[in-house]
Amino acid sequence: MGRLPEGALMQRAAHGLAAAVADLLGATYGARVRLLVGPGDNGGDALHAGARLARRGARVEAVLLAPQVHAEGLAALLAAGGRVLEGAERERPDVVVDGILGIGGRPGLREDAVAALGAVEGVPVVAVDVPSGVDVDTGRLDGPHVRADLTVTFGTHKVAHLVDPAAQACGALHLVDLGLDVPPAPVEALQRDDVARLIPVPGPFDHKYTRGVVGVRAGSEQYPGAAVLCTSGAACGLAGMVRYVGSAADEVRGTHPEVVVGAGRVQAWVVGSGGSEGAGEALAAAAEDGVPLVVDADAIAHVASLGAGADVLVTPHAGELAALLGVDRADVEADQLGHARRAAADLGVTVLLKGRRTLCAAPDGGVRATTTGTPWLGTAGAGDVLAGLCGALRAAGLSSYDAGSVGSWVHGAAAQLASGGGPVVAAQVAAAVPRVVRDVLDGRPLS
Ligand SMILES: NC(=O)C1=CN([C@@H]2O[C@H](COP(=O)(O)OP(=O)(O)OC[C@H]3O[C@@H](n4cnc5c(N)ncnc54)[C@H](O)[C@@H]3O)[C@@H](O)[C@H]2O)[C@@H](O)CC1
Ligand SMILES: Nc1ncnc2c1ncn2[C@@H]1O[C@H](COP(=O)(O)OP(=O)(O)O)[C@@H](O)[C@H]1O
Repeated sequence: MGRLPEGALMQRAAHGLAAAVADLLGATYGARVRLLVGPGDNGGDALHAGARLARRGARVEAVLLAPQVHAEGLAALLAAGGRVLEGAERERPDVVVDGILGIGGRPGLREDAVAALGAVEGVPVVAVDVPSGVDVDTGRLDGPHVRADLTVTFGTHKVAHLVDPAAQACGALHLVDLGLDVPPAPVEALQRDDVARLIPVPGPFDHKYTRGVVGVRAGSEQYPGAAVLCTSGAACGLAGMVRYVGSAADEVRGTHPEVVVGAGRVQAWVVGSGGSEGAGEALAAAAEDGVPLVVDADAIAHVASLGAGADVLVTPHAGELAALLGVDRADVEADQLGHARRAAADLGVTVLLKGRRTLCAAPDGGVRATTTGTPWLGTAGAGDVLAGLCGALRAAGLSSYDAGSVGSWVHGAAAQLASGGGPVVAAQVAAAVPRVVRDVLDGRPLS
């Protein structure tokens, strides 16, 4: 679509914003709406939306947090019967609209903004475009910021919507389509249709070897269970066959009779889950085959020993990535995008940084964020299942970037399905993977 005049764009944004606020309120007539208005267009969006809500009978009041605010927006609000709040107001609003800072805002908030937010603590907040004060382009939180219940954004998702810790400050996300062409995003989020397109589906003449064999070198005397769980992820049916090499052969065979025990030809190896002290050796043995590697848990510490040119997907949690980079875990958690990108670029590998919002960072700078999942997935062995699943996708022919991001999307969706809002254990997540794949391919709701 062609270019639209600035004013028309703002009206579209205000329309979407007002509709989202009205939805949240349930009934607009008589509802009390407080706008926190900063100096820019973000404040203009809030003022125009406020004018629309006032015309629908809401009592709209604006707190002006800048000497100059969007003049047209303010005029529209006043003409619609809204008012500007001077001084303290005792009556609490039903909803707060955060129009303090938009995508051009610097991280942090000024004192007057912090005080205005403090006065409405506990009231639901709808953020315009992004919660004010978050770092829009990195997902970091440096200083005071808004914690929104709902963020209404326009055109396309921004980094802060997808990357923690900022993503968590957004609350629920609502995207208003402005009908514009949008440039490629620095961080993408795979949608269900993308996953359906990327999942490897066997053709009529495929057999187990053409579909790909995934090898698993995992487990130890200490952690035989990790070998079983990693194999469960690999044995999700997305590759033609699973091989297992390691000390937990009996446990693996007992749970998965279809798994072939012993070395042999594979299209990708998964190494390290529960590998303990033997993980370095297991990685070296796997690397001899020259096939793509998925490197998890205890093998991650040895990834630098792989020669340049090895095709590697590493799957660390924040603690493992911190150890790999020689920084504190808290630093990784505070800047997940920066550390995932840095590790991918410095080591020349694809990095799947696991967390609430798992990130898949390729050495060429591409990043995908996973939007499926549930906090119930934070359970022992869930990462082992994910490593196996990514290995199956890698063996079936996906690139490391696609295998990591699709694997993580499917893993999160399987956790949601298995959880249904309640607790899950890792084996249940693995067991739900085939159902997720079926539903995604069929285009039906996850069941
Ligand atoms: N069933 C199994 O066999 C399982 C095996 N696992 C394997 O266990 C190995 C170690 O994995 P981890 O990533 O857990 O690494 P660690 O067990 O080394 O734990 C990482 C860090 O978490 C902190 N920590 C540990 N226990 C804690 C506690 N109770 N409270 C607060 N902080 C605590 C410590 O600071 C520790 O350094 C990996 O090889 C992994 O694959 C896990 O996947 C869990 C399941
Ligand atoms: N709060 C959370 N919300 C969503 N997913 C989570 C959360 N915490 C952990 N996870 C997911 O659970 C899995 C845990 O993996 P990992 O830390 O390797 O555990 P383990 O080593 O026990 O298998 C990862 O896929 C991670 O993304």
